Amino acid sequence: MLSSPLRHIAASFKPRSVALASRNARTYATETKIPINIVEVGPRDGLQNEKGVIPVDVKVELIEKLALAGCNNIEAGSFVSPKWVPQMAGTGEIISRMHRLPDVHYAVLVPNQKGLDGLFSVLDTYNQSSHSESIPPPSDEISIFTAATDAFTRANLNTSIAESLVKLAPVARTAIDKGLRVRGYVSVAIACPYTGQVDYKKVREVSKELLEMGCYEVSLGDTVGRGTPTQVAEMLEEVKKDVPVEKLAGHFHDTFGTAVANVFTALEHGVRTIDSSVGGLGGCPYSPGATGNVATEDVLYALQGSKYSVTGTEYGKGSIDLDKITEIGWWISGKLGRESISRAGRALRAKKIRDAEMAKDGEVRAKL
Ligand SMILES: CC(C)(COP(=O)([O-])OP(=O)([O-])OC[C@H]1O[C@@H](n2cnc3c(N)ncnc32)[C@H](O)[C@@H]1OP(=O)([O-])[O-])[C@@H](O)C(=O)NCCC(=O)NCCSC(=O)C[C@@](C)(O)CC(=O)[O-]
Repeated sequence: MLSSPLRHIAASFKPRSVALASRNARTYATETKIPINIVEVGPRDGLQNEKGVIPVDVKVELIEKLALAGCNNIEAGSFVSPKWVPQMAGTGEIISRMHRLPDVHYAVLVPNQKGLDGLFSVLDTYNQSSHSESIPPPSDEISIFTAATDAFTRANLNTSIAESLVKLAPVARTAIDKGLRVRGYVSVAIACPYTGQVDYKKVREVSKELLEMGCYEVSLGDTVGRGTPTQVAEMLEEVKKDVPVEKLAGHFHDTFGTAVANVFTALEHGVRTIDSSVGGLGGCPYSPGATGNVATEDVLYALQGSKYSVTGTEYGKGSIDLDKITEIGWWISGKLGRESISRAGRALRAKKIRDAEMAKDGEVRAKL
């Protein structure tokens, strides 16, 4: 009889040909998967739209938890007027205080030069500190935003689309000159709460302009969550006439329950980056009834076993850990005084509770 450790080695031994075949099979499976990036926007797009204002400490903890779940792109907050969006006050403090991981991009939203100056002042303090050699910077990326209708741009930025582009171009240039990445958003890419159906040609034109001003990627927002897969496909076909699809990201809200279907439609049309929000946080202040972003849990769950694989840091074993994200979704929802609204998050939590009860039940029976 073999001793226990040797039995273990014997059990794991396979003839060389079998070992090679199974390694090749694993390599093949990994190589054929199409890598997808997730941009976790919960701390920004999610929390900015929640009624309750979350304390800085909790936001810091949220961002840290997300990075430890494997998220490699996190929108951490925004430097906007606190009169317009009080929920985002304290972003400078948050990005200075949070523990930052080297392989994670921490982005902040800026609407104008004043917002960029707010970020620069945080970065100046970091650069002057003695830790700047060893600790990653508070942020390496800004997101700028405009929209596909004048009415929405007026509501969100107090300008027309054309004026917003004129104002954003020097902001993007200055950020790039300082070594920051710049990402662009086009809101209301499908429907506008003020004007209804959107002209996709406008989405195409605005996306092109954002790329020309130096954005490395443009995220197309179904801000009010009204889009259907057919509309997403039509919109993307139009935008792709002028913009390489590798430069596009999909940003879907889930008001009508179509967000996961819209994610898959975007992926099938060549989009490789998806914005999502832990716990399905968020909404849209200009669109009554609009719900949050597609939940990160729902996207991760739906992508399982598909031809796509989600990229992430070593903390998510090269991906984003669905169980950890589910827990975070419940934790942050609890801080908001409610339950997670992610469908997958709710089902996974219920299963976990049921499994724990059954295990306990089993233990009790075993003792009887
Ligand atoms: C752009 C403004 C400021 C123009 O608003 P304004 O009123 O025209 O600006 P202003 O230049 O006249 O300034 C008004 C006051 O705001 C201050 N101010 C001015 N700028 C800043 C700043 N950066 N940070 C802090 N304070 C600022 C400024 O100093 C002044 O203060 P006061 O003199 O009255 O005391 C305003 O419209 C604004 O803050 N808009 C941001 C709205 C916002 O954050 N919306 C949500 C983000 S977009 C989004 O969620 C959609 C997206 C991206 O997720 C994709 C999708 O789903 O579609």
